[in-house]
Amino acid sequence: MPALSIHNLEVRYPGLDQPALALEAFDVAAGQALVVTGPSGAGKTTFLNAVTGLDGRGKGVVAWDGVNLIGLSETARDAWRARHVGLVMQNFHLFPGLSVLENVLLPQRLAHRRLPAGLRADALALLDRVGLERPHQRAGTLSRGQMQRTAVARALLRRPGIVVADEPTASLDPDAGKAVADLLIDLSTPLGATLIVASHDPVFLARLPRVVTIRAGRVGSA
Ligand SMILES: Nc1ncnc2c1ncn2[C@@H]1O[C@H](COP(=O)(O)OP(=O)(O)OP(=O)(O)O)[C@@H](O)[C@H]1O
Repeated sequence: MPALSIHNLEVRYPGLDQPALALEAFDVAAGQALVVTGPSGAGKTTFLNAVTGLDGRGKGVVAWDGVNLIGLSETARDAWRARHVGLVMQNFHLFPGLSVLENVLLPQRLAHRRLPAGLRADALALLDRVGLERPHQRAGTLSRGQMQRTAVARALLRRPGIVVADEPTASLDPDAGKAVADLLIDLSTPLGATLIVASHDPVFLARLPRVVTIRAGRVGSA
């Protein structure tokens, strides 16, 4: 599983005097699970965007097993992310007109001309595991908790080495949020994945072994 090593990272946005993120040295061991927390505007999303290569604008080193995302083109970052990262976002990013199963398979349909053998069966098994009993239901008709379960299944289908989630339970009611948080941890752990979650959710804060607090773009341990 990939380990993360950040050195002298600075991310600036136009119009801000101070960097939105400034990290001299920050490491995540292979297979470690951590929650990133901190006040609104502190830089949590900026951090996740840097470590997933969604945003390559920073200066410095954001290296996963020696691959510095900052030095890569957007196309190369996209390809690296598709291979290594399972992403879960606050607002699900599902296609409402597609079925649950098709949403889970869509990234693989886009990445391969033919769906790799066994993937459909894997997706169905994963949907069963996350408690979605109607794989052919249109995603637009799901409850919000079910939508996020679908997104979790989509993120984990290819057994990524890195799982990153940005406020995955923030738009869910407490019961649905707890179920999603538990699922994300319970399904990532057996993969041995390096897990990074930005959240204030007490489930993540209680269950993940490392808590990192970002304040005004700087990191400390809570
Ligand atoms: N594209 C951008 N252009 C200009 N400023 C930005 C941009 N994106 C983020 N910022 C600013 O950078 C700072 C950090 O933003 P970021 O979204 O990383 O915070 P956050 O901790 O994720 O906040 P929240 O918890 O509210 O989502 C904020 O001051 C924000 O206004």
